[in-house]
Amino acid sequence: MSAQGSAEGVVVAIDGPSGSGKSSTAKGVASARDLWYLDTGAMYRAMTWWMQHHGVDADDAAAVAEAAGRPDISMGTDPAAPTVHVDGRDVAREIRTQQVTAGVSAVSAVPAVRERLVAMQRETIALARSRAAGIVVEGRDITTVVAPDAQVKIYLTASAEARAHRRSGELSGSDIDAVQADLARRDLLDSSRADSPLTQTADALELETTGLGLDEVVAILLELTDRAVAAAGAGDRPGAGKAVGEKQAEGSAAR
Ligand SMILES: Nc1ncnc2c1ncn2[C@@H]1O[C@H](COP(=O)(O)OP(=O)(O)OP(=O)(O)O)[C@@H](O)[C@H]1O
Ligand SMILES: Nc1ccn([C@H]2C[C@H](O)[C@@H](COP(=O)(O)O)O2)c(=O)n1
Repeated sequence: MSAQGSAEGVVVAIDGPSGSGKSSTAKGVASARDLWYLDTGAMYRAMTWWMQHHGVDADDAAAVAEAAGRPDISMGTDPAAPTVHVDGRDVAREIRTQQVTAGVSAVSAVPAVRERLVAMQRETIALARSRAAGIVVEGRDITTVVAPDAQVKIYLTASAEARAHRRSGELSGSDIDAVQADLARRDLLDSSRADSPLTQTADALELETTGLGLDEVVAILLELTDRAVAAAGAGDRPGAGKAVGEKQAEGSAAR
């Protein structure tokens, strides 16, 4: 069944550990159904990049908390070309460096950081819905904290070995054991922090993807999304009937 053009206001929330396929799957679903896409991990990375760029020690929680309100972070939500800007600078590549990856779990554990970014994420979801658009949001606390009322809630997993293999395929010359150790380190930090840890709620569907290709995972989520859209019916979504988002939206989201 195709819901192309009729998925106004649907929210698809995806959580899971590092390398489980959240970003690739979310982009595939959003592109196929003309939905917005929000990579919340990129927002925590952008915050971390700013801290490091301004000499704030990522492990100094008090200093990070004090500076958390300063970076101007702007996310592009087009799944075909998602963008990340900090203070007007395109940081899409810089936020993927090993230095940022090493610091991001510490920065994202600071409550002031989460408070600010969760508020931005909710604003982006509200903006999408006010423009009669649906949105796919992925991260660690989307099903639990950011959008617990999402119509589709997925917890994506894959074995540690599969995730390390997938990741090392992206990093030329990488040592698979080192990649797996880094994923395990981040998973532990992200699932053991006090504030909004990575957890699976009872109402999120666990999708174990170790033996599945990306196309198969996207197909499963498309079916779930289409079912949720059909179940919601046509007339009861906030913002239905308004214009779908222009290329550049106000606030944190650029489409
Ligand atoms: N089902 C799949 N089968 C094979 N490879 C996959 C699958 N899903 C994703 N991949 C690949 O695994 C790698 C990691 O995927 P992706 O970046 O989407 O994961 P992620 O959960 O968003 O990771 P992170 O949380 O670290 O950002 C990518 O190279 C992607 O193409
Ligand atoms: N909703 C989120 C999303 C991400 N984080 C933190 C934890 C991750 O290690 C880091 C980077 O995310 P990735 O780019 O690997 O998806 O950001 C979080 O705390 N909450």
